[in-house]
Amino acid sequence: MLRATGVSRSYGDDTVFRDLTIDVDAGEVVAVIGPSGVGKTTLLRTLALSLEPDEGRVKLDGTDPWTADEAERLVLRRRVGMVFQEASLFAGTVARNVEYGLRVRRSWSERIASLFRLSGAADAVRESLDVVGLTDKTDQPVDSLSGGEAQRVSFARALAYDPDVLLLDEPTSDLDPRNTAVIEDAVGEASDRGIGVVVATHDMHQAERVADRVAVLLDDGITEVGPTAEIFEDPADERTRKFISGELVY
Ligand SMILES: Nc1ncnc2c1ncn2[C@@H]1O[C@H](COP(=O)(O)OP(=O)(O)OP(=O)(O)O)[C@@H](O)[C@H]1O
Repeated sequence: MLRATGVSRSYGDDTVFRDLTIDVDAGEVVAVIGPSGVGKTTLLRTLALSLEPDEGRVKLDGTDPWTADEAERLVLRRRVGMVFQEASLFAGTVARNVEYGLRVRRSWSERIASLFRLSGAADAVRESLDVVGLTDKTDQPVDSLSGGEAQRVSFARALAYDPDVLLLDEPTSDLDPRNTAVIEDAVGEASDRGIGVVVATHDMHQAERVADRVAVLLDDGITEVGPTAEIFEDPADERTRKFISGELVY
């Protein structure tokens, strides 16, 4: 469904990755693992169709946003949701924050139509808060939430508008085991709904728990991508093996 083929990206003279290929299908969970600073966020922003690759192509259902006109690119972008490492919520209640995702992601015609079916929006807000176990906080101001709860609200906001693809950038890096488990269960729920999920994480155990396939990003590209068990138990690439066994320290 979402596919990047042969993509390269640099910042000035610094190449982040070169000739990288990755895809995610509907309902599939792909983990991107790699050390800090290797380019996981840059890759996710490329997949979010917000960062244009220097070379190569990114396509959503066969359409390249970078050769499409701006209006079409916006429509494609709306189908991809991203949850950042740090929850970026605005002052207001939990419900307002989750609902905001629904409003900004809709086209004008959908927004006008939605004025007549506000109950649909309320259902989407409730359902996505239910997925992250926060229905009891619906009317609470977000500045009264813990860091873990705030991150769960961010996830719910992205889930509420039912994207085709959900990109998660280190979604649990600062969270305790309980909040981590809630987010990991929510990843499973998103995939059950047919959403393709890409999770960037430096936590290999998390990748093992949630992913159908794992892509290993080392140095300036993906050394290996394959089914999770295969990557962890029998990697084909020597660098992957060293990284996974902890022999290769970054
Ligand atoms: N806007 C930018 N301008 C210049 N360099 C950048 C920019 N964004 C990222 N970089 C550099 O690109 C490289 C990859 O960064 P990126 O944030 O994609 O890595 P990461 O794997 O997500 O790291 P982390 O796990 O620590 O968040 C780093 O060396 C970073 O300093």
